[in-house]
Formats: sequence, C-alpha cells, structure tokens
Amino acid sequence: MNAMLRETESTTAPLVASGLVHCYEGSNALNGIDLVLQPGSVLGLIGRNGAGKSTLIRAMLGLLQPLAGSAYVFGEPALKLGDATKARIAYVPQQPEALSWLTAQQMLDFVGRFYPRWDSSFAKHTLERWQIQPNRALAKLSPGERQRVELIRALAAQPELLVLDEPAAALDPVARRELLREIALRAGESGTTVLFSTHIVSDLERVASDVAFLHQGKLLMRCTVDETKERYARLWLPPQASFAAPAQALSRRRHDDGSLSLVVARDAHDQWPEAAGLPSARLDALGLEDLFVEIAE
Ligand SMILES: Nc1ncnc2c1ncn2[C@@H]1O[C@H](COP(=O)(O)OP(=O)(O)OP(=O)(O)O)[C@@H](O)[C@H]1O
Repeated sequence: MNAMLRETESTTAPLVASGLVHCYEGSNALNGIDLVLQPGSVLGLIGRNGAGKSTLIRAMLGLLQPLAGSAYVFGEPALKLGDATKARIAYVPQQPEALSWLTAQQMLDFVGRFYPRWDSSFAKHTLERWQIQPNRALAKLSPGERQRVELIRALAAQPELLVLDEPAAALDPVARRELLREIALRAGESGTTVLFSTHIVSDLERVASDVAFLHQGKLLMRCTVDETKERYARLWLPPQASFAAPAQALSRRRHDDGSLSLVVARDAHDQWPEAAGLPSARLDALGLEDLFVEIAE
C-alpha cells in the first residue's frame, strides 16, 4: 500500500489493515494483509475454513495483537481504541459466549447503556418478531437463537461500523433473509459500513457491494461484486497451446488430456492475457461461486 495513501486512509476510513501478519504456533494465519473499508461499503469476506477470516477480523478490531502490521478503526490504532470509538462499532463473533448467564432481555438492557444511539424499541420488537423468549438465559438458547440475540444487540446499537463474523452460520433460511434485508437497509438508509465473513456466496451477492477473497492467509482478490464478472475469467488452452499460458494466474489446472484451465484477470490496461487471443483458446465468464471454487480448490 502506498505510504501517503495509507496515511490518509488510516485517518478517515472506518477500517484499515496494513501489512497484518499473524501466526499461531508457528503456522501462518495472516500473510501481510492490506485492506481498506470505505465508508458506507458492505464488504463480504469470503474464504474456505481456516483461511484466516476470523483472525483478520479480530486483528482489524484490535481484539488480537498481530505479529506485524497495524490496524485502524476510524483513524484510531485498533489496539488502543477509546470508549467513544468503541461505541461506534458493533461486532458479532462467530460463537458468541459473553454474558451467557443473563437472560436475553437483561443482556440487551445492560449492553444498551454503553451505546449512545441504542434503539430499545428495535431490540424489544425484534426479540418478539424473531420469537426469542426474553426471560430465558442466553446459555439455554439454541445456537441460532443465541446468534439472533447477538445480531439484535449489534443492530440496536445503530453502529457506524457493523462487523459480523459468519452471521448466518446458525440461522435458518428465513432468519438469514431477514438479516440480509436488515444489513441492506442499514447500509442503504443510514450509510452503515458493514464487514461480514461468510461461506455463502449467494448471501454475498445479495447484499455486498465489495468482495475480498482470503485464501491461506493471503488476500487473493478485492474488488466490487459487479467487477468480478468483468475482471476475472476462466481461460482454457488446448494441449498444443498450453505453452502460451500466462505466468500470472489465480489458479492453474492441467487436465488429463494436457489442456490447461486457468483463472486469469485483466491487467492494469484492462487487457486479458495474450494467450486469450489465440484462435484455439477459450475464455469463459465465471460466476462468483465458480470463481471461488476454482481459486480455492
Ligand atoms: N487460537 C488458535 N490457536 C491455534 N491456531 C489457531 C487459533 N485460531 C485459529 N487458528 C488457526 O489459524 C487458521 C485461521 O483460522 P481462522 O479461524 O481465522 O479461519 P476462518 O477463515 O475464520 O475459518 P472458518 O471459516 O472455519 O471459521 C486456521 O488454520 C486455524 O486452525
């Protein structure tokens, strides 16, 4: 990332990661991630199990100290966030466990005190609408119900930055649709910036403006959802043309007959690799799901 750009963005963007590196027990979970979230964008972070999504989210929010690199939230170093900045963020972890001895209502009442824009009427009505018993201990709720209470907490806070780590994992399809609608509404009407991780490509297509693809701790792709179809494609080369395969490709697979399939991207001048112009070559458009499967396989 350009140094001047980094300086400007780190003071204005809701979320900035710069050269984040992290290891667990000697194995790399993040390999130098640069990522900027623009205000009002909805970024879907996608990647296979173990790709590093939760680690990246936690490092970006200052919940984990990376081995190298830095993160900023609304211009403040993520590891030293003040209360005022914390009140602008709502984060739902993948497996919420905090305050599980309280009932849903008690937890919402307690947490609401820390958020200046807390919408208690939204919290009350959404508990009813999502059929959650307000007086049941959180520990006794099903994982899906527990996740819904956490989502209510995050949304009732009316945050400027909403960060959801696999929010749909335990939700049924109806609840998932409702959540996506709510995210789209918040982004569209209030300009809320949203970062969410997911495995569900259709959710991402439905609500995200931008997509980032994390693979083995590296950010392989970052663009708008619309751009993916125009910028990436599958290039097929027959055996006799495989010598012309470009050196740069997001994935490369040789078939038994000697032909090659590659996922390629347009270059800085918007051009496909030269081999795509060969008469025997074939360039196929890729949907988001196919693109991820091809790259991650
Ligand atoms: N506390 C930990 N101790 C050791 N290794 C860990 C720890 N947390 C994560 N890892 C490892 O780091 C890598 C990245 O994990 P992370 O949870 O960030 O991935 P993820 O993309 O969120 O995965 P999933 O989609 O399954 O939730 C994985 O290989 C995981 O096993």
